[in-house]
Amino acid sequence: MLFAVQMTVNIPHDLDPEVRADTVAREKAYAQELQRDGTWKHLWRIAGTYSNLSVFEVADGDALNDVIWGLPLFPYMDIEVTALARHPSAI
Ligand SMILES: O=C(O)C[C@H]1C=CC(=O)O1
Repeated sequence: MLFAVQMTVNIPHDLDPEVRADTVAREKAYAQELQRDGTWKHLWRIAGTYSNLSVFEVADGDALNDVIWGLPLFPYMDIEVTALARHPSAI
């Protein structure tokens, strides 16, 4: 199944800078691992924001939930999930 996911990051300004840097680095490694294995098919920055628009290919909603809960930045994110179906006019 394909899911479009919008993630908006809101890291508290008073978060320890070392914790922030470590969390962002772990997020990058996690995102790149999932892109390499084909799970995270698109990762786009929404211009001018600290948000991204992503497309994931996973078996089902439970698998997507596991991926999302595994995001190191998950505690600092607002997340919107949209299930995708094939458009009949798509070629
Ligand atoms: O920067 C973001 O949009 C948040 C997150 C998603 C991938 C990544 O490396 O960080």
